[in-house]
Amino acid sequence: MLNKYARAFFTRVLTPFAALLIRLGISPDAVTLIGTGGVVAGALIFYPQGEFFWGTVVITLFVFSDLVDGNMARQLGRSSRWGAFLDSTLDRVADSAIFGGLALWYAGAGNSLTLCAIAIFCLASGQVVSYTKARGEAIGLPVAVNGLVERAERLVITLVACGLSGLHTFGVPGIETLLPIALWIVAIGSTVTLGQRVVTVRRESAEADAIARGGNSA
Ligand SMILES: CCCCCCCC/C=C\CCCCCCCC(=O)OC[C@H](COP(=O)(O)O[C@@H]1[C@H](O)[C@H](OP(=O)(O)O)[C@@H](O)[C@H](O)[C@H]1O)OC(=O)CCCCCCC/C=C\CCCCCCCC
Ligand SMILES: Nc1ccn([C@@H]2O[C@H](COP(=O)(O)O)[C@@H](O)[C@H]2O)c(=O)n1
Ligand SMILES: [Mg+2]
Ligand SMILES: [Mg+2]
Repeated sequence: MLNKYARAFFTRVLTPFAALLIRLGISPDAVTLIGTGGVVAGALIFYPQGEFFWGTVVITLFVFSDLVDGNMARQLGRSSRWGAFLDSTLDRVADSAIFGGLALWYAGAGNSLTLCAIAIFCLASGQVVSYTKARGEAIGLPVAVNGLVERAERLVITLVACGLSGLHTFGVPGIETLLPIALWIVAIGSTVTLGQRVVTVRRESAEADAIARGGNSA
């Protein structure tokens, strides 16, 4: 949903910045790599220590590179298969660091094996949700469904909750409960999304196989 409705807005807002980076001679691939590096560093340095506010500030500064790199490639007329591969592959790395950092916190000083398990579930289910689309498309299906909780939703729900939970360090009482709630929402939402995508791929592959069999017997 965010991908559908918020992307146009962010494209408008980020286009001048993307144009500036192009004028400075920076490539889309460099933005993809530096952005991912920043997200990974922010997540793995701050989150395992329970520094949710500053971790989220650092991650937020870098995560928008994922919208800037494609914007730059399009402005340059240089959108490429390699760029699409690099972008999607490094998305998986960034997501692993965010949920891995949260799992490390709960496995250590955060002291909750249940929430550690939920964070790991969010990590794994998010990767599988993305894989369903990539694999379905690789076998020639349209995979005409995005589902309830896409990557943008997973990130926004988690990062908003992390940033707000971090205000606990500054004395805001009770706000840290937002993060566990967000993790449960992402875990359940990702499971529903996985179901939606699997059902769609099952239907599309049955239709494609029926057409192929009909074509062969004719
Ligand atoms: C006092 C308060 C303290 C608060 C501290 C700071 C809080 C900041 C909080 C949040 C900011 C969150 C910003 C997150 C932005 C994420 C943007 C982003 O990177 O989206 C990426 C997404 C996908 O792009 P791609 O096409 O490159 O990716 C494809 C996709 O990932 C597929 O995944 P799948 O869906 O299948 O799982 C893959 O299959 C495919 O491989 C991959 O290529 O881009 C978009 O979706 C575009 C829309 C972005 C919408 C961003 C909305 C940000 C909205 C609100 C931020 C509001 C913050 C308000 C904080 C308020 C707190 C009080
Ligand atoms: N280094 C890159 C990154 C991206 N692309 C192209 O942009 C598409 C993704 O667009 P986003 O707005 O979601 O970033 C991607 O599929 C590529 O076509 C690129 O060429 N090089
Ligand atoms: Mg991108
Ligand atoms: Mg991306």
